[in-house]
Amino acid sequence: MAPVSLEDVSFRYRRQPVIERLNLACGDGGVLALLGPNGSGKTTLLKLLLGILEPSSGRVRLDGRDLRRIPARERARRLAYVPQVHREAFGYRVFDVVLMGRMPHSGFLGRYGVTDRRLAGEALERLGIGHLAERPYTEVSGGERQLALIARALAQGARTLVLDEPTNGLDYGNQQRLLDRLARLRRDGYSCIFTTHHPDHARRVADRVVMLRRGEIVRDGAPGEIVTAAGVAALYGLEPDPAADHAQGDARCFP
Ligand SMILES: Nc1ncnc2c1ncn2[C@@H]1O[C@H](COP(=O)(O)OP(=O)(O)OP(=O)(O)O)[C@@H](O)[C@H]1O
Repeated sequence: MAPVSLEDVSFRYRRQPVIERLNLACGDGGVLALLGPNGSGKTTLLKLLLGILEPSSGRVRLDGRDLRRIPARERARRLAYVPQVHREAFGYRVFDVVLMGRMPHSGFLGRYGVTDRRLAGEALERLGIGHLAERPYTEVSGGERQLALIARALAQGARTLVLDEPTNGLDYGNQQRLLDRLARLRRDGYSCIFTTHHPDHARRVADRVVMLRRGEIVRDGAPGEIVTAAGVAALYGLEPDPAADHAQGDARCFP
């Protein structure tokens, strides 16, 4: 587990302020979902947590240590980033994409050893995609690519996974399977932080939901308490539908 905290963090892209004096402690277990409208700063926040971006002011700590003082390889062994699915330009095998997760552990000249290959194979099996190992990454489906990227994060050895819209572009069945995988990782003791545009996904799998609006945390709490019709309507600037919470029991919270 890798507890990460943002302390009074502000961030701007050139002149545009995106995050203002934000405080957040996470990564210490369970699943945290980050919800917010387009452009509210979700991806920026993830990149700050990972040290991909540096705060304009304030501090990010990993296990109490200033993130900037922790070498990139060590950081990568604690925190793994699962980016949005993308097409690699080269036709690496799925296995090779997962093996890349071992880079922070690889020795001199970055050679992979037997243990690296074994761990990459185990990560593929754990995600249920061992049969895809030899297939070109460019030729598997979006859902399978997403699972391969999660397998890469597991191979990396990090116990805290940071996932940017992991269900984006997946069909309904693959979205549900992906959420099941997150729930299983949680049961196995991993900590997951993910962004989503689906309040239902947050409600289904998260222990904690953080709602972000214009770079500020507007709500932070248990999904059952804050991912309600009123909470979601306020976050996205919609008219609340008082019937929605009751329409389908606990399964849905908005139309
Ligand atoms: N590289 C960049 N340079 C300049 N501005 C950027 C850059 N990346 C993001 N922004 C701006 O920062 C703000 C927050 O963007 P960010 O991608 O963090 O939001 P988001 O909540 O993840 O959005 P979405 O849900 O649409 O993916 C937006 O106004 C965006 O236009």
